[in-house]
Amino acid sequence: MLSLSRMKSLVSPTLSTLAPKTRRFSLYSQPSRNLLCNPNPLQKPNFFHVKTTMLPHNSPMICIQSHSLNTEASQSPSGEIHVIVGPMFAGKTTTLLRRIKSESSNGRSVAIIKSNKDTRYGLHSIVTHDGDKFPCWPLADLSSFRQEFGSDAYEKLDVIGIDEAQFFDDLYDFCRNAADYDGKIVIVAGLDGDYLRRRFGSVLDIIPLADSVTKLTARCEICGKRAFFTLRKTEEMQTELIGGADKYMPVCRKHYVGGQVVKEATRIASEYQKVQSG
Ligand SMILES: Nc1ncnc2c1ncn2[C@@H]1O[C@H](COP(=O)(O)OP(=O)(O)O)[C@@H](O)[C@H]1O
Ligand SMILES: Cc1cn([C@H]2C[C@H](O)[C@@H](COP(=O)(O)O)O2)c(=O)[nH]c1=O
Ligand SMILES: [Zn+2]
Repeated sequence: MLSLSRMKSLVSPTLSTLAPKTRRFSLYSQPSRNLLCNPNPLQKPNFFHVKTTMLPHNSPMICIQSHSLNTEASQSPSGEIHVIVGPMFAGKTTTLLRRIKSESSNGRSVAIIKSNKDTRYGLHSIVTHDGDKFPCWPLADLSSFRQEFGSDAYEKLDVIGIDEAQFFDDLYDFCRNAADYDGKIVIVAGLDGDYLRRRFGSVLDIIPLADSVTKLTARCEICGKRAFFTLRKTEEMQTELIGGADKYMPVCRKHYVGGQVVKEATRIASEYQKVQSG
């Protein structure tokens, strides 16, 4: 077992400047006994890979490999996670773009990822509802980013923007690894809720990882007050439905509730008509 003092020395090492690129920790475990051999407990580990191999007689050998990248990020882990949520048309993409452009003009290396499910304005750009554009990486999942972007380029990257975060199932792991272990500043924009005001994808799951959370509001399309919710104007029921002002509108609480009542009444009326006519 890892003792508390050993754990502290791993988590908060006191000196670590000349660490080799990779170190091996071997843990030979018998069913009832664990023994950890750490060759250098003062070394600053960046992240661990744990591999378990079954030896003859059913005793597992656990190998913990600590990767210590001698990069700027590993010497002072300065990762951050900033989350921007709100309904559609609230300015999430606009805010993400503003922050990314400002980081870029301060000399930082930046990249934006968006879901490849949204092909509305062409795959390789993110575009705000006002038409502002920026090149981006359209991906099915975030875990493919490092490979698509190139490992060397990834190491040099300072800031990663993620738009339409609700569409990425691996959002939590990606953000945690990028900020905690790779020292990246991650700026995430996405819908906190879907058209039924249920949690959307993994966006809410990353709140506990975040340095900051910003909830933006739009203007209610009916009364002009602050809008917290997105009303779907069509009858379609699936959670994921790509679209803009043709399918959705931002609304305040009163007009969200009113809108849902109208939709439900319309649905019942059309069901009734179908039954009557056939
Ligand atoms: N109902 C609407 N239809 C089209 N554009 C709108 C509507 N309401 C607001 N907008 C515009 O959308 C802009 C925000 O766009 P964007 O940053 O893409 O929002 P989000 O990413 O939150 O959907 C607002 O500044 C406003 O000019
Ligand atoms: C509410 C809601 C939205 N969507 C889709 C619609 C758009 O393609 C995006 C949101 O884009 P924006 O940048 O926030 O304007 O999400 C969906 O699939 N399901 C929903 O319930
Ligand atoms: Zn309203």
